[in-house]
Amino acid sequence: MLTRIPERYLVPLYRVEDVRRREQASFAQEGESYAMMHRAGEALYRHILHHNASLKHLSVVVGGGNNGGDGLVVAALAAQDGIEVTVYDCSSKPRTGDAEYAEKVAFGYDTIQITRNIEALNQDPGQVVVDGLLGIGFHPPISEDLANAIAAINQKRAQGAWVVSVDCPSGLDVETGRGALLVEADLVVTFIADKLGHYLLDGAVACHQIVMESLQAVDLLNRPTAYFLTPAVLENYPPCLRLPNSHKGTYGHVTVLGGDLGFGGAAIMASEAAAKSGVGTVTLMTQSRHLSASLMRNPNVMCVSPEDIGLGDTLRSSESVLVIGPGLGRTEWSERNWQAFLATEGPAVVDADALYWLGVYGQPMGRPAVLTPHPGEAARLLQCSTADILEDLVGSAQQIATRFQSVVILKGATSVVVNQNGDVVILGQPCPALAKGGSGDVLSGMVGACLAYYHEPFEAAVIAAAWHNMAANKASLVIGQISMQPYQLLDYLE
Ligand SMILES: NC(=O)C1=CN([C@@H]2O[C@H](COP(=O)(O)OP(=O)(O)OC[C@H]3O[C@@H](n4cnc5c(N)ncnc54)[C@H](OP(=O)(O)O)[C@@H]3O)[C@@H](O)[C@H]2O)[C@@H](O)CC1
Ligand SMILES: Nc1ncnc2c1ncn2[C@@H]1O[C@H](COP(=O)(O)OP(=O)(O)O)[C@@H](O)[C@H]1O
Ligand SMILES: [K+]
Repeated sequence: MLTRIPERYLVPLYRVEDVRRREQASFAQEGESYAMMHRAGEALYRHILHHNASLKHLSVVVGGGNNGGDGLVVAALAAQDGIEVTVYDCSSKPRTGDAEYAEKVAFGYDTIQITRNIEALNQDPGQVVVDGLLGIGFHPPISEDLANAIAAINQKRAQGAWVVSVDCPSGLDVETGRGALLVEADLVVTFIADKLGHYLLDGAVACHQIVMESLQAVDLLNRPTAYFLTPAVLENYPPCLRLPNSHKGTYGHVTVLGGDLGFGGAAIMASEAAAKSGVGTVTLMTQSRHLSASLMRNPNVMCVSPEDIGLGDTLRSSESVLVIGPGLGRTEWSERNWQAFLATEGPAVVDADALYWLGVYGQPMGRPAVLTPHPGEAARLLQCSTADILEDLVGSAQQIATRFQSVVILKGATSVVVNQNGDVVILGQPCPALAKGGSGDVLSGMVGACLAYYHEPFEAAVIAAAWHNMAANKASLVIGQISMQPYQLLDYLE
């Protein structure tokens, strides 16, 4: 899929319907379903012991479905080993099927304490909590009882307990990644396949570590909905690989066009980002009053105003990359520059206000291109609400890619990168230091640089967005989440 990135760095992610289909096929092949629940409990218990070698007491919080059933299998396995177990039973009606059987086995151990009083979790001597309230059967909105149970688990964690979630953090919608109130999990042991929602929005924040246990499920070999990019891959894919026997022409040319009155910094940061990502030569085209600021800050960046030189003349070859949008604005000047852009050819990165003009003009890109909308910009491009975008990040990004015939980076705490073929890569770890104006401008310059070096827009977009996130996480550890400025991440690109 990604021409150069080996599949071992890509975690396949699936939607719930694929997981259910695989589950059902496995039950049919095995002729029963409880065996799989038992394997789920065994796998969980193994991970709990791995992280907590001297486990003495286990608190198991369970709901009424099969997710709770898995939790009850763990409770029984721990009791068998002589570990003190308290089960907090939050079911609202009698269990059925496999969960009922798991309950019968667990409740057969008279050493297991059973209570329906979730408030008591606070005083529980155990420092390891199993979250088996809700799995993939959760459908929002959450009931008050279960909301209280989730809050109790989170409170226990805030006091130092280690929380493992069964299959997914309770309260998470594993399709969308949304969760108004959800468990924050130190570890998620997920079953049969990795789920999309663990890597998006609230899910990406709530899951500190995820391991997948396939439970010997039938392999249906269907195409994953998306892949998560593991950051380790970046060791082999720098923004550009410096070769000893190279010259500036080896690393291409980027022109950044933007910076209307009041927004000069955006274009300056984008050009600085391109330069610091290793591009051979960078040109900034901006309002003439911003030129001296750029020269003072980055004398290596050539800078001109579009009133002095035509855009086509700054593009050094058909391979020159044009980054349009940072601080471009929505004035007559902006529109004139957008029109000048339309008259050029060659690879492009379309960001910020250029996405506004793209929406107004509405035509497909007609050139190799990467669009970098945040959810608000994506909503404008698709003429829907931001809430609609958040309901389906992957589908929204794909719609934009199809409509405008381009690669799309839909930005967020984790970002979704798609191409016109339906390939989807999710990447990044939440980094609140980036939640500041300027972060997107830095990204657009980096994408321009990677496009100049890697040429293939999907690959360039993935590598640039992943480096942007990883460097920001590194920088924020040193500088701090509050004071780190977006351009400072550029000093952490190697
Ligand atoms: N052998 C097997 O079957 C295997 C199963 N596996 C495991 O099963 C899990 C899926 O189990 P599941 O389908 O039973 O759904 P689950 O996530 O427990 O939720 C349903 C329960 O939650 C309740 N509920 C839902 N929404 C609610 C709300 N808003 N507010 C309040 N309550 C709400 C719902 O109540 P109801 O809607 O029926 O009133 C019902 O009681 C999966 O994640 C994995 O852990 C795997 O180990 C593989 C083997
Ligand atoms: N909490 C966060 N965690 C990780 N990345 C973030 C977070 N908030 C913002 N970002 C990243 O910062 C950038 C913000 O871009 P954008 O919203 O266009 O900002 P601006 O145009 O103001 O610079 C995106 O790359 C996004 O992925
Ligand atoms: K759970």
